Amino acid sequence: MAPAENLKKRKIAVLGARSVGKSSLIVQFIENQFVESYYPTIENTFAKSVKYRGAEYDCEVIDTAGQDEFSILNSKHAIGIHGYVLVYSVTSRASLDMIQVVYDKIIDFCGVTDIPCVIVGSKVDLEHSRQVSPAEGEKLAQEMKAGWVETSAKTNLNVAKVFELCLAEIEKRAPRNQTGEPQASRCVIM
Ligand SMILES: Nc1nc2c(ncn2[C@@H]2O[C@H](COP(=O)(O)OP(=O)(O)OP(=O)(O)O)[C@@H](O)[C@H]2O)c(=O)[nH]1
Repeated sequence: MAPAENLKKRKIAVLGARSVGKSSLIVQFIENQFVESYYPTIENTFAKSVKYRGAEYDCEVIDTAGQDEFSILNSKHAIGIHGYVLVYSVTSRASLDMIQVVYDKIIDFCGVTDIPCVIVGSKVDLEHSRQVSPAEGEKLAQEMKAGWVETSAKTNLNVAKVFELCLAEIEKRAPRNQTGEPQASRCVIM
């Protein structure tokens, strides 16, 4: 049995196509600021304590490099991860398509049928450049049995909600996660 304090540690990986606003979403959540300039991410880890349903969760948020159809899923982004935030930009249809690609790679890697996951449509402040309707984003999330929300890191719209929804998706599957260990990191001896 894992020590009680480990039960509230949650590792969340944020994935999606390049430049969709993954880092901006995380930096707004952790540091309450928005940076207009673009610096491609290699990898970054952030920590924040989040209160959800009266309990304090120690969240480790992993910011990843943008993915494309050819990138190989880094095992660090599958093993030991409790929940996923998959980000597309509402201004890019191609980035929505990338969600399915990344999702399938995680499912394949972990050998599971579904994962605790939130699909995020970012950059809603750029309404004039919208290419993906809310209904399309929500439909994809339903197919994946995932949470869904549209955000703006620029105006701080729904940013905290992303991580609350992710904790909700993780806790929904609580029987699997009661030991504090996500499914893909367990070893079963037959
Ligand atoms: N208008 C607007 N711009 C945004 C928003 N979020 C991010 N951006 C801009 O989009 C660009 C890319 O943002 P990043 O957060 O670096 O994107 P990323 O997904 O982390 O990029 P990679 O590290 O390459 O994968 C930056 O110029 C941001 O300022 C948003 O909510 N609204």
